[in-house]
Amino acid sequence: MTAESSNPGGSLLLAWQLKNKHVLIIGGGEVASGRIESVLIANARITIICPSQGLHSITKRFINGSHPITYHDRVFDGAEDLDDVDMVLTAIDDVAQSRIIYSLCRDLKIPVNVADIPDSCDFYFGSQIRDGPLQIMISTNGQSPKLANIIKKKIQKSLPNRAGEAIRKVGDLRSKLKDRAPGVGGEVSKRRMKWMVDVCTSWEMDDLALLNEETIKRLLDDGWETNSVPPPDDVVGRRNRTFDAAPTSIHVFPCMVAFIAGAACAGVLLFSRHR
Ligand SMILES: C[C@@]1(CC(=O)O)C2=NC(=C\c3[nH]c(c(CCC(=O)O)c3CC(=O)O)Cc3[nH]c(c(CC(=O)O)c3CCC(=O)O)/C=C3\N/C(=C\2)[C@@H](CCC(=O)O)[C@]3(C)CC(=O)O)/[C@H]1CCC(=O)O
Ligand SMILES: NC(=O)c1ccc[n+]([C@@H]2O[C@H](COP(=O)([O-])OP(=O)(O)OC[C@H]3O[C@@H](n4cnc5c(N)ncnc54)[C@H](O)[C@@H]3O)[C@@H](O)[C@H]2O)c1
Repeated sequence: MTAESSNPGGSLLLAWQLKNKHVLIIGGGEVASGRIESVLIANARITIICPSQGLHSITKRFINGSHPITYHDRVFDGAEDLDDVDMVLTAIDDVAQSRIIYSLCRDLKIPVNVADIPDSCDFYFGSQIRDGPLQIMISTNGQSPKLANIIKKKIQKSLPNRAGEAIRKVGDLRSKLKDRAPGVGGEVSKRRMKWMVDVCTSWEMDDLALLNEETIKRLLDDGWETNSVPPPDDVVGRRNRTFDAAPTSIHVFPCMVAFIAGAACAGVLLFSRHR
C-alpha cells in the first residue's frame, strides 16, 4: 500500500489485551449486557454500576454467574468510582451524565466508550464474528452499525469450515516448535517463520484442524527436523482425512445409477443411428 492509496478518516484496528485489567461498566441494560460479554471473553475483571431495577435479564445472569464481576446496585457516584480502572464503558440512558463521565475519564486518561455519543468515544465497538481464537470485527467508523451487522452475516457465510479449530491447532504447533527450537530473532526465528508459512500454505485448513498432540510431534519430527513439509496424508493419515470429506454410499449410489443410465442411453442412441 502506498501513502497515496491509504484511506484517511478511519480508525486504528487492534486486538486490545484486557487479561486481568479492570473494566468499569456503567449501566446494565441490553447494550451493557453485550459489552459485558465482549469484555469477559477478553478475561478482564469487571465492575458494574447500575440500579438493580434497570438490569437486563442477561446482565443479571452475568452478575449471578461465576464470573469475575463486582456489582454495585446504585448510580455512578463520581471520580472515586474511577480509581484503579483501566477502561470505562457507559451504556446509560442519560446523555448529560454520560458527558460528565466522559470528561472525568479524559482528565484521568482512561480510555472510554460512551454507547450513544460517538464524539465521546476513544474507541468504537464493532460487529463481531468469533470462532474460538478467530475474531473478525467489522467497523463502519460510526457511519452505519446496521450495515456492519449485515456485512458480518455475509462474511460469516463465506468463512472456511473449521477455521477456528485450524487456528487453535496451528497455535499448538507453533508453541511446540518454539519449545523445540527456542530463541527470539536471528537465524532460528527466520527458519521457524519460513517453515510455519510453508505448513500453513501447503496444508488445507481441514487438515490443520485434524492435528493433535501425536500428529504435531510427527509433523515436527518428519518435517521441521528435515526442513520439509510432509503431505497431510503422511502425517494425519489418509483414513482420518477422508473420514469427514468422503462421500457416503447414500451420495455415491445415485451417482452410479445416473452414470450407468446415461451410458446405457448413449449406447442405445448410437446403436440406433448406426442402423
Ligand atoms: C456494531 C455494534 C456493536 C455493539 O454495539 O456491540 C454497534 N452498534 C450496533 C448496533 C446498532 N446500534 C444502533 C442501531 C440502530 C440502527 C442504526 O442507527 O444504524 C443498531 C442496529 C440494531 O439495533 O440492529 C444505534 C446507534 N449506534 C450508535 C448510535 C449513536 C450515533 O450514531 O450517534 C446509535 C443511535 C443512532 C440514533 O439515535 O439514531 C453508535 C455506535 N454504535 C456502534 C456499534 C459504534 C459504531 C460501529 C460502526 O461504526 O460500525 C458506535 C459509534 C459507538 C459504540 O457503540 O461503540 C452493534 C451491532 C452488533 C451486531 O449486531 O453485530
Ligand atoms: N451504541 C449502540 O450500539 C446503541 C444501540 C442501541 C442503543 N444505544 C444507546 O445506549 C444507551 C443504553 O441502551 P440500553 O438499551 O442498554 O438502555 P436501557 O435503558 O435498557 O439501560 C440503561 C441503563 O442505565 C442505567 N442508568 C441510568 N443512569 C445511570 C447512572 N447514572 N449510573 C448507572 N446506571 C445508570 C439504567 O438504570 C438502565 O439500567 C441508550 O442511551 C441507547 O440510546 C446505543
